[in-house]
Amino acid sequence: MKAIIAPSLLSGDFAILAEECNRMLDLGADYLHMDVMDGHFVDNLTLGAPIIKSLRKHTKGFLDCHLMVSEPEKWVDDFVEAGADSYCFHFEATKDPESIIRKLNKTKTGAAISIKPKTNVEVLKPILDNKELKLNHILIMTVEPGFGGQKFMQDMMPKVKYLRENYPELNIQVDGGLDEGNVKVAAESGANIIVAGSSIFKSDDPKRTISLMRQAVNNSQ
Ligand SMILES: O=C(CO)[C@H](O)[C@H](O)COP(=O)(O)O
Repeated sequence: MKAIIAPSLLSGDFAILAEECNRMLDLGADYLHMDVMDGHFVDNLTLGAPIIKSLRKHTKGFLDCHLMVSEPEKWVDDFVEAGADSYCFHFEATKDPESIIRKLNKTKTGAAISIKPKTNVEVLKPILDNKELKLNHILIMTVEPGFGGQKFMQDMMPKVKYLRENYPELNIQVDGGLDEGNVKVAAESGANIIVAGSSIFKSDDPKRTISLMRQAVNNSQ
């Protein structure tokens, strides 16, 4: 699977978000990971559709939005209109994940689903086995969602392995605590989309960090 490195803008400077996005693209990023938090599904508040809509005008990068919001179905239309490339919502946040995917699949916007650390990966099986539902990726959280700078949970790797073994063509994203060291275990478990905030933004050489993450995914295949 193609290596996709996705800096999390949560660690960037929100006052110059567009510049931060374009800086990351210049450094080699494939996706721009935008963390949308509503202060309800998670205990933190970040940004919403109006900011994504403004940002869209200032970057050509792939906007990969991670919706950490309750009842994402309420926001899908606004977010589609905002113009990001893919929206990832949480399985735990909605009673009807399939209808959100169907709605997104009627647009040009990618759909994705995430699960929190305590959620069993097999809950995703009916969705993944339904050939009518198109997914850009599955996101396995490797920290409790809400904040950057937490410790990578290596015990999430069996979920990644399960997905890679059962769905060889699936893009598998991991997010939370990823750095130059632990990216190897994530990649060897089968992850090919690496989200990293602190380790890229705080790196002395972010270009090198992105490149090492890409190498780890490429070397694992
Ligand atoms: O979704 C997130 C938090 O909920 C962030 O994307 C994630 O934590 C990335 O930050 P870091 O690499 O610093 O852990």
